[in-house]
Amino acid sequence: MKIVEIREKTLPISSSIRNAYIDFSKMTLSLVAVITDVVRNGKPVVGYGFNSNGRYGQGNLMRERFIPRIMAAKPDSLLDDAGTNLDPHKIWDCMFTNEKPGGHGERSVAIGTIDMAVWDATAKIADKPLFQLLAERYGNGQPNRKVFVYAAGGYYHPGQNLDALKDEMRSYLDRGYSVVKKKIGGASLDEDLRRIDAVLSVLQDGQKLCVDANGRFDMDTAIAYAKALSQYDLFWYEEAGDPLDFELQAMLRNYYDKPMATGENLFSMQDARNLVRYGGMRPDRDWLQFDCALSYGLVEYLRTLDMLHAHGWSPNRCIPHGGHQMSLNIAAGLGLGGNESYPDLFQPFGGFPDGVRVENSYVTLPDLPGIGFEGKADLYREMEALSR
Ligand SMILES: O=C([O-])CC(=O)C(=O)O
Ligand SMILES: [Mg+2]
Repeated sequence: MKIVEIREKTLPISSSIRNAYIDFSKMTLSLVAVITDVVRNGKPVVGYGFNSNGRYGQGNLMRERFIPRIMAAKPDSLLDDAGTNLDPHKIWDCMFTNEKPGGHGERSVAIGTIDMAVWDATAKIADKPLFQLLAERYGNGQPNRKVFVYAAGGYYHPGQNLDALKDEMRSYLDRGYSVVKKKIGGASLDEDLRRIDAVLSVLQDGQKLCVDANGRFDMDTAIAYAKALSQYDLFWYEEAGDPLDFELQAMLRNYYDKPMATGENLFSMQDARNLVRYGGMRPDRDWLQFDCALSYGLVEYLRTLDMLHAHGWSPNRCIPHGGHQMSLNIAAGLGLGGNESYPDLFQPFGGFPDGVRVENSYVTLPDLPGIGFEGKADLYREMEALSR
């Protein structure tokens, strides 16, 4: 068996929203199809992947370096020892040939996106949901198909007033979420506090709010927000300062003793390890948001989970960024604490298979081979169009 072709395409996921750092008016992503010569139900097995919002399409890197390396490799060198399935670890090593360490940049997004498609194909060839395969290979054998999800939104929309923000949040609660997220740092502290008060006014007992500064703040601003946010009982205070400013993150714990979250813009095990070593994050309350689709894929995420284990962190402190089904599978297979979800954004990417409902902020993953993209009709239409 072998990979016969890898296709990629850049697609728009643009919208008029902005966070504290960027707007999404020109946002794109890469969609990838890994086409194999394995036939199931009369059709070749195809694995699909895409990168999360925020880093744009990565077609050039894929076309110039990573796809040619895979296609030039001896097909048998990319298979497991039995020769009956792809080996995602060997394919990852092949993509990383002649790449120097460090300076991870966005090569990690290109590799992570192809890696997602490789895992989808691998699980389909094994004829299992990816969460099942992961639990058997790397977990305790028993997936937990019920996964915590929270609704990310609360962006700065042109012309959205506080009533419209409340309506947006109510609509997430009505759809079964009990944790919601809104942006901060794209307005003055006073205005952000008014926005927070507005959202809190629609939350009932047991429902909570996360706030996300998208790395906007310098030390003084991060501390001023920490002090002001301490009056609330927030689910978390996310990405206050620059993603690589571990000293800022470590300092903040002196001003904010409630949960904080960060890590979505750390793109390697080594960068994640630096956060854990130097960022003052607390394994008893803080959250880690590394997103495999942006950070060299699941092969690398497995290394990150091993690193976390060695540093006394449970996988259940990880709630990845990105809102895609890949992280849902990792959560169900390997015991992560949950996954992000964008109920109204970046569609048709992300989200859940059709018919999956959110109840008390949990979803239950259905029994679909691979990552489960075939269960989401609008997404699968885009995927099939690429592989046809
Ligand atoms: O607005 C973004 O770039 C996405 C983000 O930070 C998140 O989902 O946490
Ligand atoms: Mg974020």
